[in-house]
Amino acid sequence: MTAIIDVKGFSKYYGDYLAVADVSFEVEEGSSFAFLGPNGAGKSTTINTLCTMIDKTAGTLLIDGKDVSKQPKEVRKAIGIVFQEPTLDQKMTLQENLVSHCIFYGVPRNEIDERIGMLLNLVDLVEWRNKLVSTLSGGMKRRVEIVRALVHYPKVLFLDEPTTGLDPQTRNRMWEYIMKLQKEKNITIFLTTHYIEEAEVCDRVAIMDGGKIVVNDTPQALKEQYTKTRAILKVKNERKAEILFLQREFPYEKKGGYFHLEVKDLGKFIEVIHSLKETILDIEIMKGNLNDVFLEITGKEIREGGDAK
Ligand SMILES: Nc1ncnc2c1ncn2[C@@H]1O[C@H](COP(=O)(O)OP(=O)(O)OP(=O)(O)O)[C@@H](O)[C@H]1O
Repeated sequence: MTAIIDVKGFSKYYGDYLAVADVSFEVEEGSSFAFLGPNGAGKSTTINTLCTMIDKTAGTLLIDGKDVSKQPKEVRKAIGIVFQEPTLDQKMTLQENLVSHCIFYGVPRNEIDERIGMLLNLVDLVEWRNKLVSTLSGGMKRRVEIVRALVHYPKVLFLDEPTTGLDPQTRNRMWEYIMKLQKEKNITIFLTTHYIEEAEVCDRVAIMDGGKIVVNDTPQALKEQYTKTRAILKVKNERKAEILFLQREFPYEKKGGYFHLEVKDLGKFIEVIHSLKETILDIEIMKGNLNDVFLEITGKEIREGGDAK
């Protein structure tokens, strides 16, 4: 793998307080990486250091082979950032906002218009090009922020809770745009989010807690390792089901007319279901999700639209 982000032995003290403790990780070029953690875990400290906004205490942080402490200008050219707080100038048009960003980043003048047009087209905003930013909806402004973060053709896009505060429909569309841009431009996505479904679709998920990265793996591997599959079922003949569960060693609980059980061995569970097929009234099998992984690891829940508490 080619590591576009390469962090080794990164630590950060604020005075005497160790906020990030000897953290190492890599992010593969062209992949999407979700960075999760409860409040105070050290996520912002890590992202702000990678984005050259604060300096490390120890370690080496490289983006596209460039050292964030020693080559901050080169690193800034290699990254795009979309933060939660909107930073577009409301009194300027989309075009004016984007052109001033291009000039700041040294995009060749003869390429500016074409790049802006192409990216606005990807996020369905071409016809808004010469409108004032203040006339756009919240979701549209966030799309313009993504265009702005990409118009200097960065290799890594940092998205810090990019969809917080947007309605579910707009969130889904935003995410479609981000994925499309990622594929077309082979951009690496580094995402923080409180929406578990956004982390689920990333190639890898790292969970930080207490200044350390506790796990870093694919969502599938994390779910396999840290969650349980559960089933609930309702049957006509409860006695028959109880006998079968005891015989086949399925510990169960009965709540509100439903049997609740853990499915450790799927093959064995399917056999049980098969034996009960005449009597089953209702059944649901639930796999653990990343929220369960997060809860298992940190003892806290990622709350939708809010901070993990
Ligand atoms: N400038 C600062 N001075 C002193 N302590 C700080 C400073 N910035 C952060 N901290 C502390 O460092 C720890 C890590 O903070 P950080 O903001 O990186 O966490 P986080 O995971 O981003 O949390 P959140 O989700 O709340 O933003 C916290 O205990 C925080 O109080």
